[in-house]
Amino acid sequence: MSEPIIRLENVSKIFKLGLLGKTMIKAVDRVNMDIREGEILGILGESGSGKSTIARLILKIYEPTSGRILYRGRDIKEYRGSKGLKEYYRKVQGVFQDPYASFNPRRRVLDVLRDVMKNYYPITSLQDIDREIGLTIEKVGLSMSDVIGKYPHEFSGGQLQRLSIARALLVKPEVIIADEPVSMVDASTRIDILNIFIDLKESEGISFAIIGHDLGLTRYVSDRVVVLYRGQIVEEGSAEILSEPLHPYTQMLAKSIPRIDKKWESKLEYSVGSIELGARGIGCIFVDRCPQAMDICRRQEPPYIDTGKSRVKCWLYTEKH
Ligand SMILES: Nc1ncnc2c1ncn2[C@@H]1O[C@H](COP(=O)(O)OP(=O)(O)OP(=O)(O)O)[C@@H](O)[C@H]1O
Repeated sequence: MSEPIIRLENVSKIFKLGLLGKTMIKAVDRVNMDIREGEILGILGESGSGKSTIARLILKIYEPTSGRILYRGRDIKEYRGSKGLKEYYRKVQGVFQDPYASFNPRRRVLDVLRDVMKNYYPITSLQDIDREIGLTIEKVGLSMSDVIGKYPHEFSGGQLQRLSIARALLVKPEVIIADEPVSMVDASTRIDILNIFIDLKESEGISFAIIGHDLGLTRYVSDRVVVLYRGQIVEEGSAEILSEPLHPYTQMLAKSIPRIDKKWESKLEYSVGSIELGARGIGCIFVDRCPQAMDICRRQEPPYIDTGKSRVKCWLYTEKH
């Protein structure tokens, strides 16, 4: 098994809300997770399950409330100050959901890409910068002539998302964290963009964490997956576990598998999935909605069970119940 590039060790993130900060939301709850060399890890969950918070923690936009995030064994909180952050972002880059929000609307896209190059490779000539940008743009299926002189609004969402992938690639990262990278692009181009990630993994050896709420697309693009429910990983394993899920929650997701051309509307009934601390009992996080709930599920938090195929947080798979 290859070594992880990124490791989350028991990571939690609590947000304090309200005037006095008395309401606490546990957005991420004791997550252990690896992003391994040369893999695409899919992070699957519905709205509010903590996916974006995990992306932001890895990208150092937030700091964990507890636990550690390691990059090749080094705690990422050691990457501090502008120099430390730059060193980290050389290795770990992000791609976000809305490409229009991640480009300055008043700047030509080529100038934004040139700035990235000037920032990371300050002694490179403009000619070499443009050559590198041209090559990188080709990796995402566009060409320099598509880009010259154009502002963000002159591109389709899919084209601009390709260019935000190109921007991330310019620094030659080892890992890209992509937070719902296809949910705002036209349905017909989603697979094309996911194929770019697969190609980059194969040709450049880049590792990816791709966050999504769509089981079909996540299964398509991922080597391994983690399934999140209310901030906790409930099941993880190779992407095949999504075809034969073990956890009752993943089974529910699999039954409501969406059409590839349609944004998935959850049929599950709970409202946005954060939990106010104290509002939850001591048992399984899914117990109130689980069709197979047993007594023990209300009394005791389930352990993670390694079934050989997957790691699943559910009493159904223990001898004990
Ligand atoms: N900055 C914040 N301040 C307070 N609460 C937050 C903050 N960011 C996220 N949360 C809360 O944490 C929980 C997890 O949110 P998060 O955005 O990580 O979920 P998600 O799975 O990415 O959902 P979505 O797909 O809707 O973005 C939610 O209840 C959300 O309201």
